[in-house]
Amino acid sequence: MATINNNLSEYDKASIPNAKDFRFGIVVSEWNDNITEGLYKGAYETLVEHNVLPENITRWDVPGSFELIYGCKKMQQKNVDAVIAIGSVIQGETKHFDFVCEGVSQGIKDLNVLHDIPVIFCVLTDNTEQQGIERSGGIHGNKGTEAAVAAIKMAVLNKK
Ligand SMILES: Nc1c(NC[C@H](O)[C@H](O)[C@H](O)CO)[nH]c(=O)[nH]c1=O
Ligand SMILES: CC(=O)[C@@H](O)COP(=O)(O)O
Repeated sequence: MATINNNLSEYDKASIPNAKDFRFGIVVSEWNDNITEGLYKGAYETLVEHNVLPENITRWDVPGSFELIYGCKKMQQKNVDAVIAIGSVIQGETKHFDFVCEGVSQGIKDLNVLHDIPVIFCVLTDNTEQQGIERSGGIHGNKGTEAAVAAIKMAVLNKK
């Protein structure tokens, strides 16, 4: 279902496990920070809403979405139960968008395969800045909220 028909911030809060004992790493790209900061806010607030202690949330910043791969790989080595990769890639004039998006998605997939700490893909890949604004706390909700919920669920699964 497309985001326009499925608000990213709407979910059954009662269905989410208590996350007070979990530790999370969040790696944030500095490109398009008007969007990535909104995604981070949504993710951070959602983790705290589900009882994650602020001191158990570690944030690192990287220059761009392509560097999320290396940053998340290093974060996986820290004492965390899940990692959230936050980025915003916006189509420009060239094919660079295609290579950044493909590289980041494949790289984060590889991290989930190669290491035993889940990495959540919270990277917007938008045609326009407005689409990113609408999905980082705008009319379509916040993909950061969605990512935090996924991170909690995957941290629980990793304990089974
Ligand atoms: N155009 C965008 C970029 N480009 C930069 C790359 O992510 C990378 O930092 C650079 O190629 C050096 O390795 N990054 C974004 O996150 N969003 C963009 O729209
Ligand atoms: C995703 C990008 O790297 C892109 O925004 C850069 O813009 P351009 O393709 O016009 O160089």
